[in-house]
Amino acid sequence: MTQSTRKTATLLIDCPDRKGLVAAIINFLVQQYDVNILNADQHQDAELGLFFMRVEFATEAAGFDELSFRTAFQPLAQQFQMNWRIELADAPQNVCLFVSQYLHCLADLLHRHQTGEFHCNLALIVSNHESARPLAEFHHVPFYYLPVGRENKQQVERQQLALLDEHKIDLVVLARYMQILSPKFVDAYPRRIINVHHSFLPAFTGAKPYHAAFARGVKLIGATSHYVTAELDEGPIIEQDVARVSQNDQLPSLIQKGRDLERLVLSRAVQWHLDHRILSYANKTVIFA
Ligand SMILES: Nc1nc2c(c(=O)[nH]1)N[C@@H](CN(C=O)c1ccc(C(=O)N[C@@H](CCC(=O)O)C(=O)O)cc1)CN2
Repeated sequence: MTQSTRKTATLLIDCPDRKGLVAAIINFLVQQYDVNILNADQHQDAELGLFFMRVEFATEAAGFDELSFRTAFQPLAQQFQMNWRIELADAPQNVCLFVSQYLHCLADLLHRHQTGEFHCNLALIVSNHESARPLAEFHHVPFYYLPVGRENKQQVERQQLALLDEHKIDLVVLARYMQILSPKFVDAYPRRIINVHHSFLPAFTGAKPYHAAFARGVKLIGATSHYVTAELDEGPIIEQDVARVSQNDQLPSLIQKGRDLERLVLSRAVQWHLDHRILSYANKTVIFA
């Protein structure tokens, strides 16, 4: 397959489970587009009777594009009551990073992008604090300082949404952004806002989970990345990790250990989202990592 006309794409499907689904999907791809299957993975949720599949493929078929694929695949999708999407690998996603006063996750994401780990366009950084400006300038990413207070929260969100629209943002990443987003904001980017919460959810929701965990005398701390929904810290979990703590850990060392976890779980979530490895359903996710 010559590189010039070769296109790669990812097909993501969920539908009621039944026999013959894998064969029907693969046969369609081979017969319609003479594909080379690069990666295929599937999962069944026995309790809900659901089937999930992710197929990464390459094709040299003339006229292969998103619209022609949608038209051709729709009859099969209808036959099996599929929810599905096709993601072409040609255009990098536009990503906006939101941050408040703690910069460790932002710094990690910027470094991973700079070293080529993230294949995306880091279009802008938005913050309600000035502290991230030097880091944004070092990485040559446009920085917008929009201070938020109770009295101007709605107006600031309008400005934020206008910036996201102007930059044609595909994904918003809350890298320790400490403002609760309104339902209006969240509805504008369904399953396209990723947050890192600094606890092992559902434990210790809210603004100060490390303080609550320390007061509780936990022996494990955690971090969770999740899609953002209107319900605070309730969105579909994407990744979690934990670390041991003991009576020798006062609050500062507990927070420091937690920061390493936050960086890990957030970067995994961003990478998996950019690679179209996450399927979300019933407030859960299937991760094809
Ligand atoms: N709609 C949602 N917005 C946000 C979510 C979410 O799940 N749904 N996650 C938070 C992040 N977060 C914990 O991870 C969090 C951030 C902020 C607060 C909070 O109480 N903020 C106060 C202001 C605090 C301050 O000014 O320092 C507030 O917004 O009134 C709780 C949890 C990001 N947004």
